[in-house]
Amino acid sequence: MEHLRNQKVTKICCIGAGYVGGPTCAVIARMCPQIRVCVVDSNPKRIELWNSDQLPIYEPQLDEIVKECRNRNLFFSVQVEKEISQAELIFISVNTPTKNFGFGKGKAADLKNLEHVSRLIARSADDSKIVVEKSTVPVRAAESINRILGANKKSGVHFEVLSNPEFLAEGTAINDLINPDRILIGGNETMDAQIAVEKLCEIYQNWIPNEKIIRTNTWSSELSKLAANAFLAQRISSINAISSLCEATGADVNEVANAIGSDSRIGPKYLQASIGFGGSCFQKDVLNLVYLCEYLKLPEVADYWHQIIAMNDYQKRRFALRITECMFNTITGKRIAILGFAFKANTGDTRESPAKLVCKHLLEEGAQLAIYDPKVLKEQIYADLNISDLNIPDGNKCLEDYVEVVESPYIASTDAHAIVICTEWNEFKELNYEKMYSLMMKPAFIFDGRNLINVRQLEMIGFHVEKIGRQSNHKKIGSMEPNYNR
Ligand SMILES: NC(=O)C1=CN([C@@H]2O[C@H](COP(=O)(O)OP(=O)(O)OC[C@H]3O[C@@H](n4cnc5c(N)ncnc54)[C@H](O)[C@@H]3O)[C@@H](O)[C@H]2O)C=CC1
Ligand SMILES: O=C(O)[C@H]1O[C@H](OP(=O)(O)OP(=O)(O)OC[C@H]2O[C@@H](n3ccc(=O)[nH]c3=O)[C@H](O)[C@@H]2O)[C@H](O)[C@@H](O)[C@@H]1O
Repeated sequence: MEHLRNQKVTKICCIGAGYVGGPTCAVIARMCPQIRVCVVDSNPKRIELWNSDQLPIYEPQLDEIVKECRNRNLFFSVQVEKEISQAELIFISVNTPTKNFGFGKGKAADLKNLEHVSRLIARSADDSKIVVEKSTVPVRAAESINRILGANKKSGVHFEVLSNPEFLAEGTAINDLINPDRILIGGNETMDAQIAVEKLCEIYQNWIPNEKIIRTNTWSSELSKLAANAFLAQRISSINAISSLCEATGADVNEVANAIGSDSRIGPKYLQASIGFGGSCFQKDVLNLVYLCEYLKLPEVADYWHQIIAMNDYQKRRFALRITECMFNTITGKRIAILGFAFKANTGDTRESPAKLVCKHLLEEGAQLAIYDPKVLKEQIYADLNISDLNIPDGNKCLEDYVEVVESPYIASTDAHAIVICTEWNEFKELNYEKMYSLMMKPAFIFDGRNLINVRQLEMIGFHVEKIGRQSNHKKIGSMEPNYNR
């Protein structure tokens, strides 16, 4: 890396034009006009969209940044080898999903993409490179990348592999990239590695104060990413566990969350009880951590972390069952309005969205669904609710016979017996619920999986309201169980 000691990085190549690669490179290009940033991908359609007016992902502010920098110092290309050979620093931002086959199936990370791009880098590099793991990888993945690069590199070429995990959250990606809590960079102790670390730091120092840049060894950095997601997911599963207790005792989970979150040692964030967490990473990364513990013969630790997933699955399932139970245990043929399909607000991403499980449960109970989401494409919803995965009672028709994707919540609620809120889109707080009530069948139910609405207001309108972490009205009607409220 001596050749880089006294010069700055001027050309970056990012492999993987997804939710991480795209926004990350757009922000680097915006903050570092002196650096040429090229994002490459093996999926030509995705690159085509990045070069169009219809970007493949939605993030607030992303559009304007891409339009400002694209073809100035930000490029999107399918010429992977060429861009690798020209860059001094390469980000690896490929997807690392959970394995669905073979050893470690259902828990271990599938690293085939990571291995493929490592070989590609070795084959394409005619001079030394800094290779940066931006993808979330198992601990010691950098060692494997190093071995592949070393075994396939051209003579005279040297690689330094760094860990630089990304902590952006979808829906706030641009803000998270411009104002991160921290930048984490892991590298070895060698001189070359420390030069590489400083070169990567120099890029971030164009807009991030040095005190926010944390330097660790490679393994600490890789494990910190898995641990960070596990801790965040744990908070959600913990407050969701408390929400079950609230529903059984008359406590209100929002009040409990506020009371405990006021303790500065706990803090108020990630205490919003919900239908359960979704997204492509929490479940994947916690399962990866579980697998790592099992592999390292730490079964008690594996079991500890696995409970996060078990609680999340329980939360999604019990919310779905509560809908059927409250509606007299029969929803066959009933139209149910589903508000929100994305795994969270401000994104069109449906990966691991809790809405999918809820919709599948309702369809298998014979309901007719009218689904509205402001950002998720109709094609995506139909692809996610693949009819061949469902056991619909008279399931010999096509999905469109059971699922209608509509353009507005009012169309969804017309002639509907119930409204089910699955995603915390802000617009669902401002809807004209009087109008929706007038359009619905009676009794009209609303199941709030995100605790967005005001119970009293809606009950005044005439709705039967059910919320996460608040005792069910259904339980109060003729319930024979002991009443803890005495
Ligand atoms: N989505 C998120 O909010 C965050 C994701 N991450 C991590 O970042 C990584 C990427 O995640 P996403 O961007 O969401 O994934 P994604 O699936 O949106 O994008 C990955 C891209 O890599 C491309 N790719 C895969 N193999 C390739 C290959 N061999 N050559 C060239 N391109 C290839 C795919 O075509 C795809 O476009 C994952 O490890 C994830 O855990 C980390 C922080 C946030
Ligand atoms: O590695 C990743 O992919 C990223 O995963 C999460 O980001 P993301 O999944 O995009 O979104 P979050 O805002 O964390 O929400 C995750 C899920 O938890 C749910 N959630 C969040 C917060 C809360 O209090 N309650 C709750 O149910 C959300 O609705 C969503 O379904 C982490 O927040 C990021 O730091 C991390 O980089």
